[in-house]
Amino acid sequence: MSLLEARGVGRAYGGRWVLRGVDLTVAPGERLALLGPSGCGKTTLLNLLGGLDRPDEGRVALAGEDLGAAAPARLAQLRRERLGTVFQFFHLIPTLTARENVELPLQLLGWGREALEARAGDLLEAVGLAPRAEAFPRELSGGEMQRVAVARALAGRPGILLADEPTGNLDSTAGERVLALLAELTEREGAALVMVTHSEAAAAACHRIVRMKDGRILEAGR
Ligand SMILES: Nc1ncnc2c1ncn2[C@@H]1O[C@H](COP(=O)(O)OP(=O)(O)OP(=O)(O)O)[C@@H](O)[C@H]1O
Repeated sequence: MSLLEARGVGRAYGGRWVLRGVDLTVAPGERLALLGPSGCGKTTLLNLLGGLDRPDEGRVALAGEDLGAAAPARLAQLRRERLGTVFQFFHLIPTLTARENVELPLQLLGWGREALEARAGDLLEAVGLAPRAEAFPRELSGGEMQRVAVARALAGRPGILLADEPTGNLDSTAGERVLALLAELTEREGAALVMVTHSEAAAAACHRIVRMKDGRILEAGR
């Protein structure tokens, strides 16, 4: 069974199709880059894949379950258990420390205190931020905030990580470090990665590049 699958997916805004006839399958552990000009529908597709939005035609299935048909509570549960997300602007919770940001999804999943602390500690170590665990987001650089976001996204052992321009707001050195971590940690954790990007360097860190134009997939090369 594929991990995540889009079949004939379309989305329209105000009567205009911004995505049409999209077929895409993500295999376990696969790293996939979504590339294409501004406005071609990459974020729209990523939001559909992540169940943040529902398609107007076609279907998106996560671990075999139709996201468009899932009730809101079931959808929230599926997202919590199976998906991690990384955004361009980090979206950390400003009133929580780095450690607490990483622990939060585990609390929502009902992990016990000891397991949760061990897991968060391990991930902060893996992203090189163990010494900054008690810092608040405002005390961290953009690259550091994004590394916290990567640790948080992987905390609950999701099968798949969805990342929307994760290096788009970082300088090239910080961006390269985040990319390397995304590749290394998804590999270590056995998670797949779907990454929207404008960067060919980011795409090169992936197994597969999917190029989009005008709401359609042009090619899905290896
Ligand atoms: N909520 C919305 N309401 C109306 N139109 C929208 C909405 N979201 C996206 N669009 C339109 O859909 C099209 C695709 O947008 P999308 O953000 O998916 O593109 P993108 O490829 O991610 O672009 P970028 O690389 O600039 O982030 C664009 O024409 C955009 O203006």
